[in-house]
Amino acid sequence: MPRTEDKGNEWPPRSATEADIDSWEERLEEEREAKRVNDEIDRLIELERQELKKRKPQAKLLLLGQSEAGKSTLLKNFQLHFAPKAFHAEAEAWRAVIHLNLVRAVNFILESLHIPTQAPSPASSSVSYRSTSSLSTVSSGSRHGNSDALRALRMRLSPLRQVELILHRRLSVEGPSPTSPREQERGQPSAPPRQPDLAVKVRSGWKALARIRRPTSSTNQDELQDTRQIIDACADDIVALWADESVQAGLRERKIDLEDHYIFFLDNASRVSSLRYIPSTEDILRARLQTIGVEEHRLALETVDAGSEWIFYDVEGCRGQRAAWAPFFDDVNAMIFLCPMSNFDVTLKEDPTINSLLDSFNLWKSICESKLLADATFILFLNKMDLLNKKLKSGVKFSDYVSVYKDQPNDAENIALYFRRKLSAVHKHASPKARALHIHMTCAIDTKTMSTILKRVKDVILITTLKDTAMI
Ligand SMILES: Nc1nc2c(ncn2[C@@H]2O[C@H](COP(=O)(O)OP(=O)(O)OP(=O)(O)O)[C@@H](O)[C@H]2O)c(=O)[nH]1
Ligand SMILES: [Mg+2]
Repeated sequence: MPRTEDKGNEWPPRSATEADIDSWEERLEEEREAKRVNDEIDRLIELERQELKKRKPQAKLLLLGQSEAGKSTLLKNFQLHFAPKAFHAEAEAWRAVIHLNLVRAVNFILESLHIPTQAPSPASSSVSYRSTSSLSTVSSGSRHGNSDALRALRMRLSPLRQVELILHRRLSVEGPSPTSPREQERGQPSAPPRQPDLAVKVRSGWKALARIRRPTSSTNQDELQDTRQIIDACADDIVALWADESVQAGLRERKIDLEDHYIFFLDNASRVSSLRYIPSTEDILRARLQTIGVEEHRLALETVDAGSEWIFYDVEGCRGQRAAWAPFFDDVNAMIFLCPMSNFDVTLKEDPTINSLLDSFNLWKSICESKLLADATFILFLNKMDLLNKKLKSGVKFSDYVSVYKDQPNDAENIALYFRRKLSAVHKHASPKARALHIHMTCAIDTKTMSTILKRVKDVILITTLKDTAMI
């Protein structure tokens, strides 16, 4: 080893032995090796960082709002617009849900109107028909005219009770079980019907359960095929029941307002009941399936930014379930809130003492105030614009239910503007300045308007996610 002399410092020192020099060299070599390993680790970390940057970010989105606000319908829209192949691939699974929506509505009508299955004896008929209108059979108009025809109709539609039970079981439906067929067969007037909670409730994973796999080998799959054949055989009678004047009058007499989606499937009963039926996009968007708990849905984008994944958390909107939402507030990029504007004149199904609109406003306020969502972007959908319009056109006055709206025009655009101002003021008051708010007026079953709106929402989600990724 050559000696170096620098300002009197000599290296290695003259006193160093050969052994010392060897050990120093060994140490130097070890240090060089350690540095080489460290550099390699740094290089790999940097490579990974670059790779992460290149990889499409994953967005986490939370759907919130009261029950029936349209959260799951909005999720279907996201799927339709950004993962259409996956959306259409699920059409067959939706058929069972749509059939359950239809038969549930039919069975409810038959049950509510107390159409006996057997001709009443003179004595029992006098008791039945002399009762008050809420307990009389169908409507007063049917007493003399077509009650025999309705009775025959009911007899022919009775297999739909069994179909409802099978579809319930098939989809692992939770919630109130349908009235037993034996009770139905007795055909006796029971207590006056409550405005029902007809919502179809299923557990997650139902889509796999609802598919018919061919060739059909198990009893379950044959069973599902049987239900389709029964519904097909009942098609004309379902159409006749729904078209019957006395049935319509009976529903009006009992103040039974079937929900929009049930009316839609009854109006389309002939098409929906056909053995060749494949659900259309609108059918799928209209199908009502109540969410249970909090469901996670992963959307692999196909049309834009292919390869990215959006994870949606779709919650059950009932009041009793809202405490379960909080753990999902943390760590989401955007919170999407749906406020159904048409619900101003109704109360909550789960608590008839609470006005639905007030509940939505209060829910929005508490979400805006949530510290757990401090970093999330807020996207607000003022939904059910079409139903708001329809209601106002039927003569219902918004100001009768919202007194501060007095003396203002009873039209949907103006009322939507009121919602917009009111909800953004709540947000502004409750929310830190940094939290962004994007507002859209929507009709979640209108694919054309949703397409335009979702294009804008997609940009918001991408920007939000990229910003959050950059912060990491
Ligand atoms: N006419 C009309 N119907 C809508 C609209 N949005 C949703 N719906 C219907 O309203 C019903 C309820 O919608 P969902 O999406 O199931 O409601 P949700 O908020 O997920 O309700 P939960 O799961 O109970 O919390 C469905 O039958 C939808 O088709 C809308 O803008 N207009
Ligand atoms: Mg839902």
